Amino acid sequence: MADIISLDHLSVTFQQDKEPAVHAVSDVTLHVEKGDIFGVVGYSGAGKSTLVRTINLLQKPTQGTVKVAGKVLFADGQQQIAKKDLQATRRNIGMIFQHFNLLNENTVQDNVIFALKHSDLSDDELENKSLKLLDMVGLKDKAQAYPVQLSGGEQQRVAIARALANDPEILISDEATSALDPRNTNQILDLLKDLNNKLGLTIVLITHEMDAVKRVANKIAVMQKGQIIEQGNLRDVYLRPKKELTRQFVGGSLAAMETLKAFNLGALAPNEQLFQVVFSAANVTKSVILDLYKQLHVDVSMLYGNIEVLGNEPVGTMFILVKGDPDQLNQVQTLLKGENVEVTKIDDRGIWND
Ligand SMILES: Nc1ncnc2c1ncn2[C@@H]1O[C@H](COP(=O)(O)OP(=O)(O)OP(=O)(O)O)[C@@H](O)[C@H]1O
Repeated sequence: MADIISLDHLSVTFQQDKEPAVHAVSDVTLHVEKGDIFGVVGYSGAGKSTLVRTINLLQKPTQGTVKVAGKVLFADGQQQIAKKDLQATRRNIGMIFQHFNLLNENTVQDNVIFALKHSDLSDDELENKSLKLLDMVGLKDKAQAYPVQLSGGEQQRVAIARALANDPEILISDEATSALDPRNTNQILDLLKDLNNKLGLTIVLITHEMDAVKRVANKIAVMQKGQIIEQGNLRDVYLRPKKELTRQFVGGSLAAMETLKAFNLGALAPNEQLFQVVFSAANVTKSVILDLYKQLHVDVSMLYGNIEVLGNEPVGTMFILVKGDPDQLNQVQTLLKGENVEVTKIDDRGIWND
């Protein structure tokens, strides 16, 4: 798939007189493909909001290139498109926020219509379009209610309907579930996933909650001190985090790490080898351990096993200790790879080395 958002070598520095410069974003390169749900995670102050605000030039970069839907918006230190074109591009990028930002004195329906005020739709068309959008987020029957009469989750649904009013290709969600309880959080995330499927909507999801990313994203970038320290497919980064901060976010794998720490790698005998085995629990139904035993006649003990749901896919992770002669150990990876299982040798250089 082609990139719909390309940020290349992007930096944002805030300089207020006499204060030291704040390098909110430093040399970040991030490419989002059409149809991605791209999670950007990091602690508060990491630079996530500043980074995504450059996508529609709400924040002008200090350096770097911003390209959205085939148009270069910013390069060589300056804006590259006319003001009018920038407005059109901004309409192609919906945004939702933690605090919904609804107009409390307007009805739900008028909040949605507000986003269409520049359009040349007739009153009837505005009425129909706004109801269609509210229907899409499951709130058609609340069209005449006021935001204060709605729950947090419902208010965020209105904000989503409003963000989609101009039929954008991209939706930026900046901590949109951070103020919601777990049930509402999951419902909003599922709605975003649904919109991604049905409309092909590309979503950039900024959050400090790894669970949100795990539930819906296919790609992830981890930010720390203005930099992206790790990025890639969710499954790869989640299951084999390379940086310490990523490991902290990937809480699910921490149990595995702790288990392995307790196991003294230095004490492995010459005829022993540790492997990390990762597989789609939906596709791989036979026992990997039994198969190794039957086909290679090696001894296999499982040190850790777990199944996580990533996106919609149940993904199994195991750490297995295999005992055999060098020839047998060499065949373990070949055999498992042939069975659609990803296998990584773990040696005394470290658990997470590929
Ligand atoms: N307009 C500004 N002027 C000066 N400094 C700023 C400005 N906006 C952001 N910063 C600083 O840039 C850094 C990154 O902030 P940013 O809001 O992008 O982080 P974040 O990861 O989104 O955190 P949070 O989730 O708390 O919003 C912080 O140190 C922040 O104080």
